[in-house]
Amino acid sequence: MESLFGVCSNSFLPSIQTHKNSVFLPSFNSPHLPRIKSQNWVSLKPHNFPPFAASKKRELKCISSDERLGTSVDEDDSLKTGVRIKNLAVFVSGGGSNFRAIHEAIVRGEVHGRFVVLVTNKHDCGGAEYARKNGIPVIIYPNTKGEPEGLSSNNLVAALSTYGIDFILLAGYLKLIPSELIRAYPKSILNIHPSLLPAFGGKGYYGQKVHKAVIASGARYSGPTIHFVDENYDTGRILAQRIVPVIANDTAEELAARVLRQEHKMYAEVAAAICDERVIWREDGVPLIQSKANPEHYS
Ligand SMILES: Nc1nc2c(c(=O)[nH]1)N[C@@H](CN(C=O)c1ccc(C(=O)N[C@@H](CCC(=O)O)C(=O)O)cc1)CN2
Ligand SMILES: NCC(=O)N[C@@H]1O[C@H](COP(=O)([O-])[O-])[C@@H](O)[C@H]1O
Repeated sequence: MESLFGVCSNSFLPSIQTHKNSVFLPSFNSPHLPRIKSQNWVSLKPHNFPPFAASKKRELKCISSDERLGTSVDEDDSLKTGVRIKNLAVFVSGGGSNFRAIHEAIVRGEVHGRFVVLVTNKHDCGGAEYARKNGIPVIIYPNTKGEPEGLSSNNLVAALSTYGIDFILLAGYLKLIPSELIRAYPKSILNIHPSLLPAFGGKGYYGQKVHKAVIASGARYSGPTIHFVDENYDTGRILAQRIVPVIANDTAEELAARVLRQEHKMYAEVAAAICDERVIWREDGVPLIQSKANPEHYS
């Protein structure tokens, strides 16, 4: 049977003739295809339709990779589990490796979300370039001499309100998130920090500076922390941490690389949990993650 493959994604792909009669189509520019705003690969198969040669107008059934993986996404983006695919915003300042790791987990079908917008204070950073290549809109914040196109805090909140965002993920973003945005997205903004908070956090602690301080302290362990964002740097409720050993003669670069590998894994798992609505708040205000494998377990 002839089969068509396309990407229902924020990425805009040109039509590509692949092997016999298989064609990649831009999912939402083609007149024949329903618009599905998913970031999953889609297998578009002729669904009991006449052979292509016999019909000019071809209607196709759009089957997401989730369906191939045993879950299905229907028109309103709800999974078989009844949980809606979540709209994610990401904030970056540099290479965006955490952003890429989560995006790759989305494409693999492990995270039931989609990135709808990226915000950065550096219009030409690696994270912004990756977003543009994947058809994800880029917003500059804040407005500075170096970034005259940047938005003010109020205009940022207004701009983001048009994307139907469920969660905001900070991933190597180095500017203070304004209180206007925190009020607009309560318990919905997460940040990843490369040390075991509250140790080695706060103003002045970012990037390699964190790992240099850890090594200078003689600490035997470090590791990433994911926390909810409040008005101050790194003081929000901690959601997840991982332990990473500090080796006797570690350089800051070696420790940074070891921690970063765990960041990528942990942030993808936390993103999956928030999109699956598996984060709950204990009565004393502590957020917990419900295990996907064993729903009776929380961590
Ligand atoms: N309201 C909040 N905003 C941000 C938080 C937060 O917890 N609450 N987290 C940071 C990320 N971060 C640590 O995880 C962090 C980033 C930057 C700094 C810092 O000292 N920045 C310098 C400026 C650096 C630069 O412009 O290159 C500074 O403010 O002087 C500390 C911690 C993201 N935003
Ligand atoms: N205090 C904030 C901070 O230091 N964040 C750190 O910046 C790096 C960004 O990497 P990435 O841009 O490749 O994701 C990551 O290690 C992240 O934990």
